[in-house]
Amino acid sequence: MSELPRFLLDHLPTASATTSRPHITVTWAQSLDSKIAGPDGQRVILSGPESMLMTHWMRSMHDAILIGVNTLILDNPRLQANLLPPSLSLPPPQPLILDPKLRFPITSRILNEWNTKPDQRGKTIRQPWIICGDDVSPGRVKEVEDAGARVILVKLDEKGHIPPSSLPSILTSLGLKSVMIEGGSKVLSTFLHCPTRGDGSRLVDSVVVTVAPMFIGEGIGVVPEGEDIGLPVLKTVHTEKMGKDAVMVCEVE
Ligand SMILES: NC(=O)C1=CN([C@@H]2O[C@H](COP(=O)(O)OP(=O)(O)OC[C@H]3O[C@@H](n4cnc5c(N)ncnc54)[C@H](OP(=O)(O)O)[C@@H]3O)[C@@H](O)[C@H]2O)C=CC1
Ligand SMILES: Nc1nc(O)c(N)c(N[C@@H]2O[C@H](COP(=O)(O)O)[C@@H](O)[C@H]2O)n1
Repeated sequence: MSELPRFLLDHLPTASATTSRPHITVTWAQSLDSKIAGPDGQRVILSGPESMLMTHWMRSMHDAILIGVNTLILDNPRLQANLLPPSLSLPPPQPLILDPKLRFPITSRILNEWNTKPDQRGKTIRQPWIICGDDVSPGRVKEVEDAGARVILVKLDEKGHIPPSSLPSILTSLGLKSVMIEGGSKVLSTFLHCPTRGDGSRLVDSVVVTVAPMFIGEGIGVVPEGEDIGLPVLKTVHTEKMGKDAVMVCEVE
């Protein structure tokens, strides 16, 4: 798959997104028993080579990739589109971390790569941007900024979360036209549960799910236990077999 899969182009309208109305895609890979990770959040490779490559094409189609701080801590991901042919010189997506208390580990791989590969900046990697609460101490903010990350302060909601409905305006203020929300479970749940934006239009534009033909058993669900009530109705707009996996592209009804 040396080219962007056609079905993503047809069904993920990220190219028509604007900074005033950024496109929001929510995506994850799950097992047949609806798990996204193993016991205690152990990372599981669910996607086969074909669907993993598709995920990297999707990363390159969005201005930013967003994860929750637990995923950063547990998986220590790269969040690059490094499976794509380097000859394409596609601009790397902007990593965004939702981290209300600024628990961001300054030893994380994304920051280490940013600091140790200055020649790759803007080519294959971008500076990690951490979105945290405006009540975090200035000392802690300085510590993280001195380590090389950018810290963005926002007002938290009553649950102490970055409010999902404010993500579009945060993206607009950062000049980002699209975001791919990759997880984990808590982040997927709050974004799937928050149906609309400030202007009344739907919050989530596209949902892309990779289903791997395996069972995990004990592990982390797509949404945390007890949060599977009140989830939106989805409409499948495309299904694709990718190697051993099935990929569903959906819209929120
Ligand atoms: N298979 C897949 O596709 C993927 C799997 N994963 C797996 O997910 C697991 C981690 O999931 P999980 O533990 O649920 O953690 P998350 O990665 O969802 O991070 C949750 C944390 O993010 C912070 N946060 C900020 N704003 C919000 C918000 N609006 N809604 C929810 N959280 C917010 C909170 O931090 P605080 O507690 O500091 O307030 C919260 O505890 C890992 O095991 C990882 O392997 C992750 C991504 C993809
Ligand atoms: N698409 C997909 N398939 C899987 O099997 C996965 N485990 C994940 N996990 C997500 O990818 C992140 C790791 O990214 P890097 O390979 O380090 O770039 C991980 O943190 C999850 O967000 N995704």
